[in-house]
Amino acid sequence: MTVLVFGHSGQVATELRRLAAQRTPPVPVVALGRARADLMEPGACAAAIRAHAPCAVINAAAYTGVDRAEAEAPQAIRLNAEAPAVMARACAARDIPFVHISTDYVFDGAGHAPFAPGDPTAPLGVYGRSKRAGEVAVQEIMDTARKTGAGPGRYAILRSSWVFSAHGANFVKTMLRLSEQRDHIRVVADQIGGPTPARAIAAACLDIAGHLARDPSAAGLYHFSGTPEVSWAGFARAIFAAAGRQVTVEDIPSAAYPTPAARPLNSRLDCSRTTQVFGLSRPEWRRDLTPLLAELDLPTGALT
Ligand SMILES: NC(=O)C1=CN([C@@H]2O[C@H](COP(=O)(O)OP(=O)(O)OC[C@H]3O[C@@H](n4cnc5c(N)ncnc54)[C@H](OP(=O)(O)O)[C@@H]3O)[C@@H](O)[C@H]2O)C=CC1
Ligand SMILES: Cc1cn([C@H]2C[C@H](O)[C@@H](COP(=O)(O)OP(=O)(O)O[C@H]3O[C@@H](C)C(=O)[C@@H](O)[C@H]3O)O2)c(=O)[nH]c1=O
Ligand SMILES: [Mg+2]
Repeated sequence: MTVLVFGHSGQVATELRRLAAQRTPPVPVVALGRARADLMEPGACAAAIRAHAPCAVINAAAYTGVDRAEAEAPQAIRLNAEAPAVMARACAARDIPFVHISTDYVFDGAGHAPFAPGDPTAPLGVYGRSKRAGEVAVQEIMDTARKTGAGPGRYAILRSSWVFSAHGANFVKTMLRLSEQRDHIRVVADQIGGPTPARAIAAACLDIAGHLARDPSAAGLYHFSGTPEVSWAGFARAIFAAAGRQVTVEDIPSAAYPTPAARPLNSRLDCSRTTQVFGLSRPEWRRDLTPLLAELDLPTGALT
């Protein structure tokens, strides 16, 4: 039976398609980009779930423009909150496992301790608020299904952070592009988080969907981010080292890099529950840099 993925050309959706094809036996996947299911019309999601009758649904589609969202709140809310709610309702009614991806940006980033899934949220911007609204909607719908006996409410919300891959827009590709134009780049050093390969998120989503199909008691909110934690500046240095680029990275505070949306200073996620329940260990992001450069057809440096 088919796994239905919302999103087609995004970072995680692309890796889901690739990974599913590589599994033995291959996992049949239908991935719907916006041309085939426009999340701005959430009804399209329900129609797609009805039409494909999948064995699992993975939502890898979202409004991910953090700064742009500040000026486009209605669109961000439609994509990140209303569409996932419609998906959750359709899945709950048919007892289809539903995996939804969320973000570290639901937190305000106070303190230095890793955030656990149950910690209070306090998003700093529209993107984070819209993603949090999506989490709340999915949880309420699934909890109601369970309480009313309508179904077991098989769902997982997987919060990740700082996603990168060879596809789509991400910090790694931005840094590589900038290094073609400059030999000195200023990067914030006071925001700390776990860069996460999209490939690892895709693998986690497939594993979690399978687990939920067997065991609905695993339903809930989970964290999954790469290790070790690093600042954006430290991440930039690692990218340039892997690519053998002679670029100096200057550490700057967030205040020296003003953006429409504020970012959390502390994006550390406590992923221990994900390891306990699903046996998934945190991906070591450094390992993915060299294969990513190869995928982009770029030379690699001597340091990797
Ligand atoms: N990027 C990051 O750093 C992080 C991302 N996340 C979360 O991970 C998930 C995946 O993110 P990522 O892979 O980076 O996303 P991308 O920004 O790479 O891709 C966005 C995806 O959303 C789809 N999409 C956008 N608008 C619409 C629309 N109107 N209708 C239907 N589909 C639409 C795109 O469709 P199409 O295929 O047609 O282009 C694409 O597949 C999201 O939930 C995101 O919030 C969490 C933490 C960090
Ligand atoms: C390009 C650039 C960025 N920065 C800073 C800005 C910002 O604080 C940080 C990262 O910039 P980006 O715009 O790539 O990152 P951003 O879009 O905020 O990335 C976020 O995307 C969403 C979707 C998520 O869910 C988050 O987990 C996170 O990955 O680096 C610099 O300091 N110097 C630079 O030259
Ligand atoms: Mg961005």
